[in-house]
Amino acid sequence: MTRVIRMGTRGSKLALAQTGTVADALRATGAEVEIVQVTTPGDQSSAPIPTIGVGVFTSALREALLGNEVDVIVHSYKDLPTAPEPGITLAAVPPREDPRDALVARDGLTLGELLPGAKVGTGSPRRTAQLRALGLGLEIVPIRGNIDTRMRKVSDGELDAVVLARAGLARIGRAEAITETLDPIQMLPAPAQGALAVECRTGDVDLEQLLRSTLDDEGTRAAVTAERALLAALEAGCSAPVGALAEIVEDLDAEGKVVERISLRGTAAAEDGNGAVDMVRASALADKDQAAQLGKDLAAELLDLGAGALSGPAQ
Ligand SMILES: NCc1[nH]cc(CCC(=O)O)c1CC(=O)O
Repeated sequence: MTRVIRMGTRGSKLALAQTGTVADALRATGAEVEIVQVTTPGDQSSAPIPTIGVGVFTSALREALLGNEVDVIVHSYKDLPTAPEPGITLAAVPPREDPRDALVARDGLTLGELLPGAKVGTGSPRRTAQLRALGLGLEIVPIRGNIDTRMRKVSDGELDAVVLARAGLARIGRAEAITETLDPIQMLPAPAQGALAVECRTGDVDLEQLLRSTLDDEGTRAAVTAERALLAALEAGCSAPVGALAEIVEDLDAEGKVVERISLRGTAAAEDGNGAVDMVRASALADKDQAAQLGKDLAAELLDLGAGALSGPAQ
């Protein structure tokens, strides 16, 4: 008897696209896959994310998984709380999309071409803090809603620009609207941005094995492990102003042999002494099997630089 794999997903365009990619990869192995839509409180509320909590998009999906209504769920990895969920296993982390943030501005404008007072929409405290730190005099306007809703505020003329994840735009086929991809030196993405997390029930071993062998990418897993370890050590949720980007890079070992290592950059909000919010930044390099320790160490360095004081979800 062949088993039908039930995949639970939210109904948003992004969620359907992400689940669809994983479904296609599974079908290519000969598996039979069925898509089941699950509605989450996050889809029904238009309140700012920091007030409704980081797990708002993920907990209903996880309940459906634990309740045996579905067998596999796919999350935007950056939306997952850092604490592991009992009974649920992270079966696979597929190859990551471009993790960078992107500007979608009117008239093809780039960040540097926006004038002081220009209205830039974002609901993310991380993007807000980093935009402010650039000192461009931009007016940051809090917004929410799905990707299309946010982009419409630019085409309607209500905003001059919005900042969104490049990966989300690419997944729903709107990457052509991007007017500038932001350099991580100016704008570090959210930890795990652009990556997916594929979960199944703990103990569903055959399925876990199929998901891992079909989808998992070792380099992405190492990078995301470092970024999330940094986030966890700063005890901040996804809405807190913390940015991190890990990359697998080539380096030379003591004998001059080329080895792969992991490079991590991080940023977090700190108080500048006058009560204003500032961003502190740090970077470090480690062996690829030291990803979690690298994240912890870099978090400690950011804390030494004054990070943390303001990095609660209420920011
Ligand atoms: N918090 C919303 C969210 N969760 C995942 C993505 C995009 C895809 C990704 O970052 O992996 C987005 C939209 C955005 O930040 O622009």
